[in-house]
Amino acid sequence: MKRVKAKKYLGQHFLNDQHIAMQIVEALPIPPYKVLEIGPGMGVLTEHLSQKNEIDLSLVELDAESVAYLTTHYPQLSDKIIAADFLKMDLSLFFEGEFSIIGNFPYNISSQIFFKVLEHRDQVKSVTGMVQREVGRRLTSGPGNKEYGILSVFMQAWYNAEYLFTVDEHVFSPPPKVKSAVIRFTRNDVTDLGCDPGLFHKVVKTAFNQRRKTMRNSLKTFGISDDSEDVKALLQKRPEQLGVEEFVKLTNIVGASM
Ligand SMILES: C[S@@+](CC[C@H](N)C(=O)[O-])C[C@H]1O[C@@H](n2cnc3c(N)ncnc32)[C@H](O)[C@@H]1O
Repeated sequence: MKRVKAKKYLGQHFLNDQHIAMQIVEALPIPPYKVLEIGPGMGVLTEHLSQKNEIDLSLVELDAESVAYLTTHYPQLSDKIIAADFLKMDLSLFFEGEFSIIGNFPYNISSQIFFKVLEHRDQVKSVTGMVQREVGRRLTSGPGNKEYGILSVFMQAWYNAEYLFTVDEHVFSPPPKVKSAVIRFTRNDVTDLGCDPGLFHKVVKTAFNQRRKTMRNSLKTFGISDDSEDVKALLQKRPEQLGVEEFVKLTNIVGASM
């Protein structure tokens, strides 16, 4: 069967390097044994995943041509190939209990994939895969880093983040314009952040939407009444200087002032 013709609008850049594919699959933390691969394309990761007998593998692929290719090459997986848009999939319908995600993700929707993971964090135990290098840095960097932002705080509130390695453009066909990164998130033990999660989201978003401002200025609209030394010190900082715990503290301060 012919190779799939790469479609730009689907973020298709096919990995040609078997060694890198194997490294990504080996980075997958198991258990859990249920694994969902997002965007298998022509199956460069699927090939290695399907050799792991302990894994119950499902694939979700939006491109009909790739689905046809996979069905021909992996007939044993044909009832595990979901021809769908991952972003629109009802995960609780497909998977009972916990599972892990793996993939060389379509770069045009990688942030949306991680926002969906956060929504389903009770089910998603880990995420291993490739994203644009800048996104990889952003998602895994900590406070004090210029790449640190909203999604870094949200992901790191619930997952341990690791930047595993950088991947060059030339191992893809067609090559993307930028380098890529393999990252891994493993859910931590936190079940309760220690503050209202909705308000936490609001505080983090408000802060990073005005990232040059101190917290005192960006959180003005919330009318913080606490003036203790502790709180003053927190409010003098800029969002990129604050870790998850400090955002939790701020959220509780905001909550108490409302
Ligand atoms: C960067 S390519 C990776 C392909 C293959 N895994 C590889 O490494 O060569 C991204 C893949 O995601 C698929 N894709 C794009 N948007 C998708 C979506 N919303 N849901 C599921 N798959 C999607 C593309 O068709 C493509 O096969």
